[in-house]
Amino acid sequence: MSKKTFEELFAELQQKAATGDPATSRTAELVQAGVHTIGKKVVEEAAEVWMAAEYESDEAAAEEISQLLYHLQVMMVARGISLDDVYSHL
Ligand SMILES: N=c1c2ncn([C@@H]3O[C@H](COP(=O)(O)OP(=O)(O)OP(=O)(O)O)[C@@H](O)[C@H]3O)c2ncn1[C@@H]1O[C@H](COP(=O)(O)O)[C@@H](O)[C@H]1O
Repeated sequence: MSKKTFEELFAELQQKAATGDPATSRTAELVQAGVHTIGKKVVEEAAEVWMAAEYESDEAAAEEISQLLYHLQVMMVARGISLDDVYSHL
């Protein structure tokens, strides 16, 4: 199992968006596709979190939550929103 922090993933995604190849990097592909496509993924993953939390195992719910967090970070990168921009609202 790979393990990384929220901050480490965000730094990696910024790098992928800047220099990644959309043919091999999902992040580069999504950022190239744009906010509309990423927004649909955010909504889809949010629904999967809801369903997993109600009906599936802790592990399945955690996996869906990780995918939602990933797509939220991709949205932040696509919009040029930093971690501090978000943390300032927490
Ligand atoms: N953490 C993630 C991550 N979580 C989810 N996903 C993507 O989200 C998908 C899960 O959503 P779905 O089940 O809906 O997948 P799908 O049906 O194939 O998606 P669609 O193409 O149909 O939209 C996965 O198949 C991945 O493509 C992720 N893609 C990448 N990462 C990490 O991001 C980093 C950079 O990855 P790349 O940009 O691909 O190099 C690496 O550390 C990766 O581990």
